[in-house]
Amino acid sequence: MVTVNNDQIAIEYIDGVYNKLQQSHSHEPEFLQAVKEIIYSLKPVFAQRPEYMKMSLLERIVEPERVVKFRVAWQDDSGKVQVNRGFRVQYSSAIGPYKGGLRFHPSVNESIVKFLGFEQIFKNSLTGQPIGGAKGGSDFDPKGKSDSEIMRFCQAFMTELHKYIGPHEDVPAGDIGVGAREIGFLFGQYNRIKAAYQPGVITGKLPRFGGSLARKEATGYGTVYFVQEMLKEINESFEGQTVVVSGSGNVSTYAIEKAQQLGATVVACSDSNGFIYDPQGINLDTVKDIKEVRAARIKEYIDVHPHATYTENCNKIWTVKCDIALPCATQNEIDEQSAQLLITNGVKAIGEGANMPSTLEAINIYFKNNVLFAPAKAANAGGVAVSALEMAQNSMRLFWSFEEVDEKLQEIMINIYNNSREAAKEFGHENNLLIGANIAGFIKVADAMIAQGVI
Ligand SMILES: NC(=O)C1=CN([C@@H]2O[C@H](COP(=O)(O)OP(=O)(O)OC[C@H]3O[C@@H](n4cnc5c(N)ncnc54)[C@H](OP(=O)(O)O)[C@@H]3O)[C@@H](O)[C@H]2O)C=CC1
Ligand SMILES: N=C(CCC(=O)O)C(=O)O
Repeated sequence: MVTVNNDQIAIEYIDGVYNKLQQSHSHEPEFLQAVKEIIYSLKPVFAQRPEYMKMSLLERIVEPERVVKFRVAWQDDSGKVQVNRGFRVQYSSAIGPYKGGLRFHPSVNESIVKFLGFEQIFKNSLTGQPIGGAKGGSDFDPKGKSDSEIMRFCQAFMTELHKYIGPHEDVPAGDIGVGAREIGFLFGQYNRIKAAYQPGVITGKLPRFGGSLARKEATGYGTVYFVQEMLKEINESFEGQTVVVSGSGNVSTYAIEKAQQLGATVVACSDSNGFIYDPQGINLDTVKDIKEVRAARIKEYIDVHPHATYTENCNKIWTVKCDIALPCATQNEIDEQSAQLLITNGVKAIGEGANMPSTLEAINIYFKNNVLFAPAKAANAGGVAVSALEMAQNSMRLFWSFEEVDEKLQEIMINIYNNSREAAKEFGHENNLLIGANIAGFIKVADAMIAQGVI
């Protein structure tokens, strides 16, 4: 008699779920990519815990609890009526209220918000905070819009979204294209509609009206803290390392800041048009002035620092030789070819500040070449972790100092690193932080789903 072992049963179970999803969601490639990366790494869990298969956990968790799609009509400065699409994917509330960012970018569609929301479930679980997974946004493009247009769009967007969110229901925050300005307009409209000041309904607020100190820095700092822990395994640190950070937005800016504080030389960063290379080290004050103050193009950096160079095509940033690469811009920005180039140029570590910045093929190249790899859902969890700390401060009507929040952030990132390493070792994939993070994040949610019945 042929005995089919547990591993075989587990892989057949995962194949069954994924093949069915592929048939019904072939038009959602980013969502399928995120699901594939996670669920196949859970094979050892299903092999060891058949009860999860019996309770159809995978079939349930890949299906969002709710997807809300809505029209957003608003008027631009010329009086023309504009129409955009709005989304909120409320993926899982097994371990807490829905929690996740809002992305305003022309590429936003249901596939994008579902990939982000699915990743968010396990990222939020890894933080140890009581927060479920969600994501939302719109295909609205903030670029080139006046403050008044952005305000009117945010008010129109929140007029619809407010029906589905709340401090105990669903708490949005920022992501690409949604910074403190947009959060302020969204928050103001919500409070106007509710006729009440409800600071816990959204995070990333300015500190002057309930935001947490260190939230702006949290994702970028947290990514560097996580990579720092990883480097300790090879008796290295950021000191003296050459670093490339893609993007020049919120995550990138503060990843650069923390890497520089730890003694690294950050030689390149980018925006969606191209990248700058400064062998003397990026002048972060100039980048902040260009991006945070003037919302201009990174190309203007070379006007201030003529020894630096600017190259059109942001993806070429990965041709720059570095010890540590921190992709902090957007999904799938490092493909197989760029990954191979990084390896050829001697990269030691990759730390994902963005969500899903490496393709599955690129990740395979990292593992084949034994490069230290800090996966996004673990490495960039600092932002949502401090969002949860903002929720805690709001509900207790307390206001912690920057140092208090930063200390909690460092502790959370070290815990995520240790829990991911321990899970990887326990389930037979020692040193594979991708598998470890997925397993550690999943088990907590899975056990909560089992305890709460078939819902
Ligand atoms: N904000 C947060 O709290 C967290 C964000 N993240 C993730 O980090 C990444 C960056 O987010 P964040 O810093 O908040 O966003 P920002 O809008 O502040 O910055 C995004 C940066 O990436 C660039 N960019 C955006 N889209 C593309 C693209 N398609 N190709 C190349 N470059 C692009 C932007 O360039 P340009 O200015 O030209 O548009 C900008 O420099 C995203 O993947 C996000 O999901 C992860 C965890 C937390
Ligand atoms: N955009 C974020 C932050 C989400 C949050 O702070 O709720 C992310 O974790 O991807």
